[in-house]
Amino acid sequence: MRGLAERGSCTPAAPCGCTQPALETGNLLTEPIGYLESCFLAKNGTPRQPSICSYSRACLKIRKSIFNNPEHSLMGLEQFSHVWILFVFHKNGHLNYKAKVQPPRLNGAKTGVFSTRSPHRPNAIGLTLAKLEKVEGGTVFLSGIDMIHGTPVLDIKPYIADYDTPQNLKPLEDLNVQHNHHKPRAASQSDGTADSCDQRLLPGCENALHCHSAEEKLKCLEDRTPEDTSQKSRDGTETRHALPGDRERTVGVALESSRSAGVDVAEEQCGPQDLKNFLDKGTDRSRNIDRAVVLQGNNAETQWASFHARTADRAPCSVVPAWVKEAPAASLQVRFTPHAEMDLRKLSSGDAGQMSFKYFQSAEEARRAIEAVLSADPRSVYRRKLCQDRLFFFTVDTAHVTCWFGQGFAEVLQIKLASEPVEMTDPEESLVALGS
Ligand SMILES: C[S@@+](CC[C@H](N)C(=O)[O-])C[C@H]1O[C@@H](n2cnc3c(N)ncnc32)[C@H](O)[C@@H]1O
Repeated sequence: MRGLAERGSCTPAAPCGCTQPALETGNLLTEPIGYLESCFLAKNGTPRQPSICSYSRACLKIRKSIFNNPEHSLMGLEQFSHVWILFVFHKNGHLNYKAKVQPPRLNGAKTGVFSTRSPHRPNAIGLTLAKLEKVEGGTVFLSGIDMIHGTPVLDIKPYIADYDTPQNLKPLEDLNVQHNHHKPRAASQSDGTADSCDQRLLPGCENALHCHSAEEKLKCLEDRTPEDTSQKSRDGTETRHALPGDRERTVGVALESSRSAGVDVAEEQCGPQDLKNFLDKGTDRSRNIDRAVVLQGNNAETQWASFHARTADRAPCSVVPAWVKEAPAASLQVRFTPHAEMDLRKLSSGDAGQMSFKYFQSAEEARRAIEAVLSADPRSVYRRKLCQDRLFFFTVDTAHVTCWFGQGFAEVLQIKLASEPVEMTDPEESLVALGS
């Protein structure tokens, strides 16, 4: 059998003149399906992950050069609540990449590029899970994005919880035993019903975001109606979805609670009952700690083995190192000076009494988006450590925001109409008016 390394020499030339067919060698010539129109004009202030700001909006118009009838390619997509967006980090500035990078959450420490979501990677490809707001003709409207205006988009794929979230699968040897003994399969195993770590029961958690304490958030989760926990698709079939952000938020609630209790736990991605147990700190703290998956330090393998030994009957759905969730600083309190409040009111009423935002649907949304961006501390590690007293600027939608950071807070000083015109990367495309 010919090895991969040898393959090239005898293969016929591809139409492009290359000696090897592009697909077979992985030298894919990409053509963007469209260029994103985003409320973020520049990298500065753009959320580092989509989960940070649910009000960040964007739209993508499929180019006619890709499909004569772009709307055909989007048929059926409206039945999904979330989509994966694959895109090019076109504003990386250079194609340099390093094997080790310094993600902001590691506060200056290095880790391998493939264990991070750094934009600077061998192929500058990004992956974002966005909420699908609507589909209109050949255009998709998204929210909860972390991409800047003009980003070339390579692909859209529907988010399917059953495919895209790890299932609570038993180790292979357990499955064999089960098979040999013809044991009835537990309802929890990969058949879409609830399991000990089921993440598919949490729609409606958005409200939890606006609650102030962990207890309030839990109440929001508990108050969800049966309608909240299921979604009807257009064809009338009812599906239970794992809303991706909800999972993150759930973990966030759990972490918040455990931190405030002074317990050294990290994260586990579990369902509401686990969350309730987790928050129920007075009753059985040791059990909660036991159930958390903490991979701190370097010896993750040993820790994983020991975790697995303790929890063999309830394998976790996914595990992440603690640094991913534990920001170097707690989230910041965000405040607006009276001057900034006035600016925001002015901007939202526009010159002729018309709202001047393109993406936000109200002044309140704009305020919440600014709060979300700032509370996650968008500064680089360098700025956070060495230029603490410098003003920080970013643009979201038509708002150019000036703020400063102090100990545990960010204060918005000024909000002006952004002067920079919105330019499309693809001249064929025009800005699609956003709105409901
Ligand atoms: C850390 S990356 C994560 C992106 C994606 N969720 C992922 O995991 O691949 C997000 C950051 O990339 C930067 N960014 C967004 N769009 C970009 C683009 N088109 N070119 C270069 N950098 C971009 C912004 O600074 C944003 O905060």
